[in-house]
Amino acid sequence: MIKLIESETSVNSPDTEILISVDNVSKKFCRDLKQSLLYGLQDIAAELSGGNRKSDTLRRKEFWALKDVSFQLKRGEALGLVGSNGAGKSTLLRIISGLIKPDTGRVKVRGRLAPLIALGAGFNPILTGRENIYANMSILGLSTQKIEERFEEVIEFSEIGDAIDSPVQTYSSGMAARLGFACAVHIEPDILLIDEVLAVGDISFRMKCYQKLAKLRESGTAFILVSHNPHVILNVCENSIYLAKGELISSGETETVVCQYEEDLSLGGRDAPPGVMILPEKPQSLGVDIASIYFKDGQGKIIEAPRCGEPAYFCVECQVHRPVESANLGVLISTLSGQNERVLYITSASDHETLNLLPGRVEIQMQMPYCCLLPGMYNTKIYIKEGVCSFDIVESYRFAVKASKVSSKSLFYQPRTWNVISKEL
Ligand SMILES: Nc1ncnc2c1ncn2[C@@H]1O[C@H](COP(=O)(O)OP(=O)(O)OP(=O)(O)O)[C@@H](O)[C@H]1O
Repeated sequence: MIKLIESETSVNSPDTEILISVDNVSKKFCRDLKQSLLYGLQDIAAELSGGNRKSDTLRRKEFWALKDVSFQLKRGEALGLVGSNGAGKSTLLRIISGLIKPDTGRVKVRGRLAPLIALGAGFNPILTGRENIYANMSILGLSTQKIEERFEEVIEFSEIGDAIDSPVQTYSSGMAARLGFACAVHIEPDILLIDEVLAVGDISFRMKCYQKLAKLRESGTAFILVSHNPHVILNVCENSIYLAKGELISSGETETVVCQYEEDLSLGGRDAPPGVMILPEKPQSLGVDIASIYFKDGQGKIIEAPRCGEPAYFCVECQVHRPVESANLGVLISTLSGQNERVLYITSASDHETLNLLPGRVEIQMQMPYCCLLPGMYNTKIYIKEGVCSFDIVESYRFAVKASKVSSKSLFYQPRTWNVISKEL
């Protein structure tokens, strides 16, 4: 579970703030096991005979799991890693942690690294939790005295209770994850690699983990967090990278990167009709997940785009996992072209509406007697929360507003009716 990268892999950069530097890393795999073993033997033979193995070309049945990926991680930085299944996220973390070698490119790591990249990996299943804590922390170079000093804290943090003296093979996946996380954070690493392992804990434990991560960051720990849930990444990481089919599609501010990821996901949603955004199911729900977003016309029929000046319903379909008495839906609409100006910010709470959500599938409708937006393209950020507890966020629902008879070349649409009143003189 935890591995200390010694100083031979240290970054020789004058910028000591860079803890990880990944330069043009590529990794190929072979889907055929027999073929893969044969290639393995050929590569060993080539290395022993001093020959050059062709690392940069694909052989039969091979594919690139990672292709020319480069990025850096700085001290105290929280970097999100997003991408759909098979994008290469775990492969990248395994390369950084030294578990596998890249075929081309270089990875340099500076400082103590704690990879939390597989549930329970690194624990000896027949040893008790207590024995495993000692084993893991001493592999990381902590003296027996230091382990003893932190031992009670690790047990308390993991909330394992009496099970600490039972063999780890009797633990549930959630218990193993808790113990793994507790060990990793209590060695005070320079870098933490977290691959979805937080997905298995319950909500309160996850919150505790995020609080602990925030504290570690204050003291300089950097981490890379992999999650299929953009909401988690948005809350925790200011910068992110997005991988698709092994290639780095974008990197930078999390909001921008997540926008692109979500956009690609919704474009890839096979059954999504135009104007409808369907979100993938989340492996780690915080209670309410946004499932899809769309507009309906005044008759309740799903439409590709609302028309300026005509009635419409803005609909957010949610999967509700537990009853929520007063949910607050926020809708922030910006123009897509030009300056991305905010044109409308609506929340159900500011309208004094308490949305009562019962478990199951629900459709939250915001009824618009008239769509006041002018014809054009818009980007919408939608969130759902209760008080300060945030359930889900979608950064980039894009939609068009179509022109209609009532729209004009004005800055906004004014709903109106006309009358002529006869006056008696
Ligand atoms: N040892 C291996 N041998 C062959 N193929 C592999 C091996 N490890 C990973 N792959 C393949 O490499 C690709 C990238 O896998 P990886 O596990 O890195 O994806 P991921 O982004 O972590 O996916 P997920 O979100 O589902 O965990 C996938 O197509 C996977 O099947």
